[in-house]
Order: sequence, then structure tokens, then C-alpha cells
Amino acid sequence: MKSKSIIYIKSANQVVTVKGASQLPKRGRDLSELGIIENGSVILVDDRIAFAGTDDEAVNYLDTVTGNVTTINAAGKVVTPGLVDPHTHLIFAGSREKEFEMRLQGVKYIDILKQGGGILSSTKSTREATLEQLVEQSCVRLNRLLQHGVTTVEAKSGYGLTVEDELKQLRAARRLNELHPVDLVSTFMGAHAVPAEYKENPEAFVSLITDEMIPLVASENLAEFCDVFCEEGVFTVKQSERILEAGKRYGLKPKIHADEIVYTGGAELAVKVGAVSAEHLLQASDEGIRKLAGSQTIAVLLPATAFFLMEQPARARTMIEEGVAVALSTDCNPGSSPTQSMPFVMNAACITMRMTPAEVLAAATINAAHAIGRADQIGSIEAGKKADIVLFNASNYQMLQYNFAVNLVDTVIKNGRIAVKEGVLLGKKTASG
Ligand SMILES: N=CN[C@@H](CCC(=O)O)C(=O)O
Ligand SMILES: [Zn+2]
Repeated sequence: MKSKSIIYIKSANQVVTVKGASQLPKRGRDLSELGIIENGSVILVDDRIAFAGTDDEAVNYLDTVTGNVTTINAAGKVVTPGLVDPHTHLIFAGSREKEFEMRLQGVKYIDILKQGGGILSSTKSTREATLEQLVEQSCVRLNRLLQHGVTTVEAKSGYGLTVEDELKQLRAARRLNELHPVDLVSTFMGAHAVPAEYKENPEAFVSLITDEMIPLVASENLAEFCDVFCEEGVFTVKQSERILEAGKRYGLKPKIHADEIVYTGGAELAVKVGAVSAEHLLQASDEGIRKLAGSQTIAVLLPATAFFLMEQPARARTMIEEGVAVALSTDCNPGSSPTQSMPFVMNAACITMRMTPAEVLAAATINAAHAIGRADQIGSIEAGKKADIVLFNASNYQMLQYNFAVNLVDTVIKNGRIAVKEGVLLGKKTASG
């Protein structure tokens, strides 16, 4: 019989389990309850977490298991669950730094899209790329996410906007998931923008999404979620509802880019369709926030996007006080958030939205896992969950947010294997494996 692989992480300054009293998303005061173990140990057996407790308890537990033990001395470090990034547009080709300069000169993000740039510019480069080129370019970003502590990432399509190119993007995500240690969770987002060829007839594009794209995505099992950019000048509330309901009929769970640039009632729609998550929410109304608070929909907040677009961020404090379950994400994409740093997002959540370091950590782990329907497997350090763990060079969890614009990640363990050691990616992944 194959010997078990055991990783014994011991003597951590803090093990931040983020374990909650229930299996539900964290809200209100509970968002700050991190289940910290001082002088803690974590024991991983093969690809699962087997134990989390004090150093003394760990010694007793170790007596009960046999296998090849790798010991990691975590003295002076903070141990957390692998970070979860629940909203990205990871799979794309090209970049848009020229638009960045235009925006610095005062041109609005949404106006660039209306003039045929923005998302449509990335659509052009993504259509021109082969699946292999998409995997290659996206792999570089995924490596960086991993080096910044992310062990699971959601990835949306939406830069293809034709049947074949949307499928190509989702197949690229599947390929990357197969070759890379980080887990990818796919979302179909054919409703990311109306392509130029449908400018005069957007309803026909909506029909293409509902009648052709969604059935094909579902039949190839290429995505778990369906997302829509519900925004003035992009997809109306009515069109968004039609698309999300069509997705539901094919087993794709709804997500919405809601109330990002202007208020449209996106948050209200998210609750109406039973969305797993509503994203952005910069312009969400009081009523929208109240409705989110009374629902199971997670509010995925994207402070790096507001920062990069030079806009006011979402009202995180109001949301938390009203009882909304909030999560955080990079929104990694070529236009509004070309970052691969969750630690930056976590810092920005404190500085720009006044979330506390404790709230931020829960929002970037367990609540982020809820936002992609994975909270039973990841997002906290609990026996039975995936062995996805990060060790930070920090004496306490507040340091993670306080020490901004540096990467404190020392070690990342993904599925029970060391993927990053002393900040360096091991067995560096490329598109060929
Ligand atoms: N707002 C819509 N979609 C992305 C941006 C995509 C892009 O600009 O390429 C977002 O979530 O920010
Ligand atoms: Zn997005």
C-alpha cells in the first residue's frame, strides 16, 4: 500500500482557521471571528487537512498517523487557508495599457467600450489567439496568483463573443485547470459585451447566447456558472434576467456584474434570480443592499477595480452592518483590474472600504469559497477540507494588510503538495505542463 504523505506545520505564531460556528457564509460580527490558534499546528495527510490545533495537541495526533512526514517550522509565521479568488477574467490575450493612459487623461472606462474598445478590444485579441496561446498567456497570470497565495480561482469567458470563441476560452480554462496546481472554476459570460456585429440588433445576440451558446456550454460541461454584465449601455435588467434564467434551465448557476458604473437594479435582480453572487455593487441602492442582506447571494467586492478605475468603492461598511455576506476578489482582467495580487486587494479593502483585517481575511477565504459554491471543500482550515494552505512571513494576521504592497507569502501548499517555497514557485508551470 502507498505510504501516506504527511505535512506537519508546527509552531506557527497564529493558525487562522476562519472556521465558523456554522457552514453558512459569514455576516456582521461573525465576519471577524477567525478561529485563531496561537502557537498552532496543522497536519495534512495526502490532499486533505487532517488536524488543526495547538502544538501540544498536534504531537498526540501525530502518534495516530503513519507515513512520510515533511515538517515545516512555521515559527514567526501566520498560517491561513489558501486564498480564494472568486471573480476573474483570467483567460484572455493581449493587454490594454494604452486605454489606461486614455483614462488617466479623463476618458471614461465605459465610453471606451461604447467606442468599440475596452472589452471589445480584448475580444479582438482573444479571437485572434489560438487555444494554446490563451493557455500560455493565462498560465503566466495564474502562476502569479499562486505566488500571492491563491489556491482556487474562478475564471470567466466573455472575450470570445462568438459561439466558437466562447467555447475556446472555456476549453482553455479547462486545459489550464488540468495542467496547473491551482483549481479553476469556470463561468460562462457570453453576455460580457455586445459585439460589433450585433450592435444594431442586441436582442439577436441575447438569443444567440440563450439558444446556442448556453446549450453548448452545458452539453460540454464547460462551466458551472453563468454571468452577465448588467449595465447601462451593455445588457439591460430584462436581457440579463432572460440570459440568467436560460442558464438556470441548463444547470448554470447565476452570477451578476451588478450596479458597477450606474445603478440599474442589478443587486435586486441578483436576489430575484437567486444568484450565487452579485459583483462590483459600487452603485447598489439601499434597497438593493437590504435585499442582499436578506438573501443567500454573496456580494463580491472588487476594491482593486474601483482603485484602478479611480472610482468610489462599494459601500462595504454599510453592507456588513446590514448583514450582507461579503467576499473579496482581484477581478483580474486586462481593462479594469490587471492585477494578480490578492494581498493588494486585501489591503485596498481596508484602506478604501474600511474593512478590518479580520473581516478581510474571512472575505478572501471562506466567503469567497461560498461565492463559487465550494465552501464545503475550501476556504477554512478544517479537518476533511482540501489541503490548501498559505504560510505568510508575518507575526500576526493584521500584518498581512498592514504591510502593504509587498508579498509576504512564504509557502503555498496546494492539494497537500508544496507549490511555493520561500516565495519561489516550485516546478514552474508553463502551457506545456
Ligand atoms: N465590468 C465588466 N467586466 C470586467 C472588466 C472587463 C474588461 O474591461 O476587460 C470587470 O468585472 O471589471
Ligand atoms: Zn468582472
